Amino acid sequence: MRKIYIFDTTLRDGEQSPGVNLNTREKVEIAHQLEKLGVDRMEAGFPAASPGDLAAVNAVAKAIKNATVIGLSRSREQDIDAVREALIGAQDPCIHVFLATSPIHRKYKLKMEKSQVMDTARAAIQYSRKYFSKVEFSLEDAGRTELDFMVEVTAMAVKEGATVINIPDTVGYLTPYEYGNIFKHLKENVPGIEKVQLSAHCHNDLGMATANTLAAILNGADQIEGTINGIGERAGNTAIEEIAMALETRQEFFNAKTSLQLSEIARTSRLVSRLTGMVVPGNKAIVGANAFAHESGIHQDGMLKEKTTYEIMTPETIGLKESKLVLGKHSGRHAFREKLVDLGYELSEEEVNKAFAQFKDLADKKKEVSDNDILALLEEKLTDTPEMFKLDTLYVAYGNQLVPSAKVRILTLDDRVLETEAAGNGSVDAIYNAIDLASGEQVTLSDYLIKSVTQGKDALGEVHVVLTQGELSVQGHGLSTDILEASARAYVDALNGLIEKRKTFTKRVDYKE
Ligand SMILES: CC(=O)SCCNC(=O)CCNC(=O)[C@H](O)C(C)(C)COP(=O)(O)OP(=O)(O)OC[C@H]1O[C@@H](n2cnc3c(N)ncnc32)[C@H](O)[C@@H]1OP(=O)(O)O
Ligand SMILES: CC(C)C(=O)C(=O)O
Ligand SMILES: [Mg+2]
Repeated sequence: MRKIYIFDTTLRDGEQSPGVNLNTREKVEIAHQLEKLGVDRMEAGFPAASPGDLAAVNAVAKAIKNATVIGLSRSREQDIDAVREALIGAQDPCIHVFLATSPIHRKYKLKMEKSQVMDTARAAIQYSRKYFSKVEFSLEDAGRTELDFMVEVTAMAVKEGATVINIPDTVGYLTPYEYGNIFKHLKENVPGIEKVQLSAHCHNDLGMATANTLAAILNGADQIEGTINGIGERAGNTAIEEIAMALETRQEFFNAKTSLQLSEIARTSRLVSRLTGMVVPGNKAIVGANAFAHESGIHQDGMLKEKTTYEIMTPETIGLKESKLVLGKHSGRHAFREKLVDLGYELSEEEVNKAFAQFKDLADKKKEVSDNDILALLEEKLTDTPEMFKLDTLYVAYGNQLVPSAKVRILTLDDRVLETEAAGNGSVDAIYNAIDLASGEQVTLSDYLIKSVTQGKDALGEVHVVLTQGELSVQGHGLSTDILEASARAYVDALNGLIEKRKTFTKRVDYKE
């Protein structure tokens, strides 16, 4: 199987992401993790950019023993000299020089004719070769360069002793078919091409960086360049983890592999995200939080029966513990029952069905139902008292210039419908006055406590109340994503408890007498 060399440029092109700035300590920390991941080559920075970057590249160069460390340079002696200085102490140094070759860059940016581009690139490679045995040359914006000129420049670079020639799709313009064909064409038309490695470097402006890189591999690329999490200039670079896992998962198709320690992928992704401050989107391939999470019932059922029904790779391969079954409104009974068992509940079929119905009600209001939500639901269900009163509807009017008022509709065990309205000092007071009117009970609210049992803006709020009536004191609690509804539920729950308690109390008093 063909080996594909991994050139990581998280510390250079990745750092070009707007808003990202890594200091020396952070670059060294990431470099050590990239070494553990097993990248073959790492581009540590652009030493001519600033004294700070030169120092950071030098620190990486000195720290890394098991990968080639690379510094980027324009085709200018002063930049090349900066790379020389930065790579002092490197075990295996390499310089990466580049010059744009496309008509747009030649005309507007460099203001050079083809011949000047050729001469400038030749001089830069020659100067670099004086100091480095490993020289990578990039034809910047190769993707929009005339094929015949690309052949000429590549042939010159081979002749001058470049060891790797990189064909960047700098602006993410090409399709996989076109990009793959460039590699095929260079392989077939550049004299001496077998003496060098050809490298692919893609950007993701049209979302095709991974596909283009894979097309290059299929057409003979020896090395691929990319970043962790796909960070980089504009829409970013090829995500290395995507290439590694594509080659791993579709080995029979690509017949190529990398030397990466795949189990370090998740850790590397987390570190890069933390130090660059670039959050990985949940749906990002391989390393997004949802990449191994399943929410819908049909998928969860499949996963519980046989994981390969919905997973083409295992989370363990990239160093994650396990797939997640996320409970939400699309989940089904199989996953819900599994969660109950996980949480230590053994419920009858009927109890599961009841709890499942409550869970679906909650899931309609919340994006994701957490373990704590389910525990709270179950506890409420298991401590159910017979419901003399059942809160049916609640309406609250509040404004900072208004007297708060509430309307409630309560259903009773003996099929009555009680509808009342009351004002109060605050919304909760108004609700409680309305419930008092409906129930006809004379009670005192002696305690009221509210807390959030889960996290986020749509968290479940739990309200505990204590009601007293003569010698009797009862607690009630209510749960809802809305605190006013939770308050009403807690009050009604306590009233139901009170009625039950009063029955036992009366029996005891009757017995004593
Ligand atoms: C596709 C890529 O990712 S390329 C790498 C991009 N990365 C960076 O640019 C980050 C580091 N860059 C920097 O810190 C600065 O741009 C520096 C220090 C390199 C240069 O700064 P300045 O001297 O102020 O020049 P500035 O960036 O404004 O302009 C770039 C100059 O380099 C020239 N240039 C661009 N690419 C090359 C090249 N490969 N070889 C030689 N000259 C080049 C431009 O034509 C322009 O020249 P001009 O001043 O004669 O018009
Ligand atoms: C410096 C080069 C290789 C680059 O990053 C690009 O062309 O995208
Ligand atoms: Mg780039």
